[in-house]
Amino acid sequence: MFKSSANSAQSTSAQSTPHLLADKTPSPVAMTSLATEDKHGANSHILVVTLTAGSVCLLLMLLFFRSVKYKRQLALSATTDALTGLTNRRRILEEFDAELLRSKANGLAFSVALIDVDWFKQINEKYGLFTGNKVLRLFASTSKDILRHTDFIGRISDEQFLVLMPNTSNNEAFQVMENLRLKMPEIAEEIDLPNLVVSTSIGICHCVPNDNVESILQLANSALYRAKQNGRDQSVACDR
Ligand SMILES: Nc1nc2c(ncn2[C@@H]2O[C@H](COP(=O)(O)OP(=O)(O)OP(=O)(O)O)[C@@H](O)[C@H]2O)c(=O)[nH]1
Repeated sequence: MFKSSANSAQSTSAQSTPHLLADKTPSPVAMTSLATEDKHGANSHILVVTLTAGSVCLLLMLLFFRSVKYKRQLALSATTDALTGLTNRRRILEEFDAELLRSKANGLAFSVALIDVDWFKQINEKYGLFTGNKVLRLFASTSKDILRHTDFIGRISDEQFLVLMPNTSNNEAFQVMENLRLKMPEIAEEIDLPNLVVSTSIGICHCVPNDNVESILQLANSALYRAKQNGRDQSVACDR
């Protein structure tokens, strides 16, 4: 009775779990199904590991590119004037030194110009700092349009700019600066405020063999001073 009931229980169990044989040994079908489950498990494990590794790689790449971008931005901000986007004072003076050496070594002409926006304090006072800043930004973009790709321009102080013109004689430099100066009314037209006048005074100096950065800047500054004294809105070449 007991045996029969045990047998019947066994057979019931075997029936209810058809993949088990009567002696609880997994049937070939069950083994295949278990193997398939194992395979699926292994596959999903591989998938998880692959996805995680992929995400980590992606994250590392992202961090790497962000740090490269950040370093570039940092390097750029160390050499660039934030308002105008032009080269800043430190960088243009370094460039001046290098260009002067190069010109001397190659026996080439080299001219520089100091440009000052006229009555800039009054522009700020009458039209506001925002307009003053706009004048400086438009001056920067206009000068980039006019200057040749071999020239350099940088903002050296408030509303004063230094232009380096390698391989350029005094007369050529004068002509380039006049072209730039004559563009100033277009800046005022673009801003379009009543009675706004934008003009520049410019001092130009060409280099001779014994010159150094300080001596050229001093001569260019004296020429600029004369341009201011003579009534502004003009270019003056240095005396030499
Ligand atoms: N909008 C603006 N103004 C500035 C900036 N930096 C300096 N300034 C102002 O520029 C003005 C320069 O004035 P000044 O040196 O007297 O020169 P100026 O009025 O052009 O006179 P002249 O050169 O003799 O024609 C000052 O009022 C500064 O406050 C700037 O980044 N933006």
